Amino acid sequence: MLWDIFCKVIDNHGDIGVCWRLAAELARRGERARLWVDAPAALAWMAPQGQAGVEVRAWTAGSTAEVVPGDVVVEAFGCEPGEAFAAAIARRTRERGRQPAWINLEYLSAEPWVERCHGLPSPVMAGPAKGLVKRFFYPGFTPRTGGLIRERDFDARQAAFDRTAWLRARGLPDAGERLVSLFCYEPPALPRLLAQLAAGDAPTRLLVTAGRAQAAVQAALADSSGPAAGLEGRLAISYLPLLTQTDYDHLLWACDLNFVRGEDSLVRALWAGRPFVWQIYPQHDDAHHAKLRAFLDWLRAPASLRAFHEGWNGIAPGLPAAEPATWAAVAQDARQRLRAQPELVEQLGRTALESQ
Ligand SMILES: Cc1cn([C@H]2C[C@H](O)[C@@H](COP(=O)(O)OP(=O)(O)O[C@H]3O[C@@H](C)[C@H](O)[C@@H](O)[C@H]3O)O2)c(=O)[nH]c1=O
Repeated sequence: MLWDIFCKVIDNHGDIGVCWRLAAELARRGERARLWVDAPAALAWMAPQGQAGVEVRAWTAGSTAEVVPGDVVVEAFGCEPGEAFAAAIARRTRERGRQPAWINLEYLSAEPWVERCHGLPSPVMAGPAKGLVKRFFYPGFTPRTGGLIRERDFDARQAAFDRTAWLRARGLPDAGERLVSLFCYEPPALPRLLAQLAAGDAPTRLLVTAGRAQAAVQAALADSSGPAAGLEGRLAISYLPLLTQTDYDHLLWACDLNFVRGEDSLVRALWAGRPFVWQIYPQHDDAHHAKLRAFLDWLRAPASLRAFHEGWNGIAPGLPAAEPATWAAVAQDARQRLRAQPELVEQLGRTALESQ
């Protein structure tokens, strides 16, 4: 089938990250995908290798004119493909006597309403495609949701991963230090985390991802009145370049504790099966508090992990001690439960076939 996937980059890297991952995996499974994206720049570092079967198209005003829609249209995170493309969908429907599958791929949440909304039809009420039907597709953590993307070659890749060789190739020391990866926004508790790592008895190296995480760490270290003042030099820190998506997985597999954020890196941390801490994407109305609680409930997070998340996400003051040894079993249990459920690409494919 030919898939048209529409992606509007709001901010950060999650929108394009999820859409690329989906398009690339569809193509590896024999599908063809056109990825329409308004700001494709991040793909240059995220996926420089490209993927046979995926055509990246700049999504600008007028760029979809004259295009015949494919068999499946995916609007990621509610971005609408626009009037011209909607008219083309309606035209194709008239010509072929059935509409293409039209799917709204939503954001990830563990909240209970997701199970109720997953798969619901959404009739188009106005515009050139009036009368056609879209379908809501919700990723999620339970069997009654759309699941999470996991590539078919994931296990083979993880089994073949050579940590020592990877660290060496990246120019990172492999000196028996505890490795902690950091991908975050600007968590208020970051200076406390740095102080905690510096005070711990196990030698620890912090592997800081490029961009906002790096800027936040440098700001915390430079703040002469904060808890991380004077720690420069006492903390082993490596600042990483922007990694490809594939290499970001390697980072998660190499570390003993992973700090992740947003949506896609959380999923990757879950598949990695290592202890992790999540900084949820903050929303103005604090809607993310309930979202975080729902996730921690699903995760069966013990009190120490809940308290740490509350501190890390600025919901409670302070930051309790990290307990990765306690959290390892939680991460492994979560991965096992998820692996017993159908993953997202398979389910999306089924929904696409059923909705045409
Ligand atoms: C640090 C790093 C990340 N990545 C990838 C992994 C992911 O695909 C992507 C990061 O996406 P996320 O983990 O989702 O975090 P994010 O904060 O960048 O994206 C967020 O964007 C907001 C607009 C959404 O509302 C959020 O839900 C979330 O998706 O970047 C690399 O490829 N290389 C890197 O070096």
